[in-house]
Amino acid sequence: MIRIENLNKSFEGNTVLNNITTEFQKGKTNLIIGRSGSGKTVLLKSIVGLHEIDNGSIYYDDRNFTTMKPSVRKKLRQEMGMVFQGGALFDSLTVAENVRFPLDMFTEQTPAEKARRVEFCLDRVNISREAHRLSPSEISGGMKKRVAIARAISLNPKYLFCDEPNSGLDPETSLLIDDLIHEITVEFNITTIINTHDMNSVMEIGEKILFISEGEMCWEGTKTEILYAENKKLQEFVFANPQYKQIRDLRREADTD
Ligand SMILES: Nc1ncnc2c1ncn2[C@@H]1O[C@H](COP(=O)(O)OP(=O)(O)OP(=O)(O)O)[C@@H](O)[C@H]1O
Repeated sequence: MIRIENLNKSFEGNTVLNNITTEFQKGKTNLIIGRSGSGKTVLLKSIVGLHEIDNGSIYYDDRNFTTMKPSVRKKLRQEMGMVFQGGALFDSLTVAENVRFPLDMFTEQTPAEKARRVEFCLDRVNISREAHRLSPSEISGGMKKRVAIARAISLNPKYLFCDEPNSGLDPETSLLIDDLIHEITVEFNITTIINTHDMNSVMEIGEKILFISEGEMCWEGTKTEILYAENKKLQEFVFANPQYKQIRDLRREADTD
């Protein structure tokens, strides 16, 4: 579980996040949504400690991340897996070496143990054995995301952060990646937080959705609650697209039958 209390963040006097208080549950896919520039990335980076916050608190389970000594923070970072936009894989390494990288950096495992863990993670995300030897530049966008997820889970994280995991993917591949992130979250009981623009993700895996508007928390709820939400800003954002408005209306009708 990750809990945020009264978080504020500004850059040179410009407030970007204003008094955010929320909680992200373990074993659930928690989504942060909002317009471009609303503060999603700054929030995610603040949670993982890539931005220092102005004030407020961030708790990882019962551990106060904000007041933690740098050495303790560094250790906690090893419990975090991250899937960045674009995958952030090294083209100079093979797919398998990319997944082994965190194990080389942070563990004392033997080469055989590392090889077993790499195979487990790549098998888990359905990357074929033949692809283990390829470079990330030789595989598709969807496969790159899978490899990035495999690398993110290599250290068996308690917390998983994904910044726009579907960017650049076609809708079908996006659904597969969403399903994979959701399955892994449940299977390994991870607290997962995902920044997304993708309304398909909201409708499919939004077990908790936090909607931010201009740096303020505007609404939170589940993928079912969003269908009935009265919040005007949220409705304008999510249901501006006629396709989603139609889905909402159909689901509402089905619920009343
Ligand atoms: N390092 C920084 N210095 C100054 N301002 C910043 C910095 N990073 C972000 N901002 C500002 O914070 C605001 C929120 O940006 P952020 O990247 O969090 O938006 P976002 O919701 O993630 O947008 P997008 O969906 O386009 O990625 C923007 O106005 C941005 O210009």
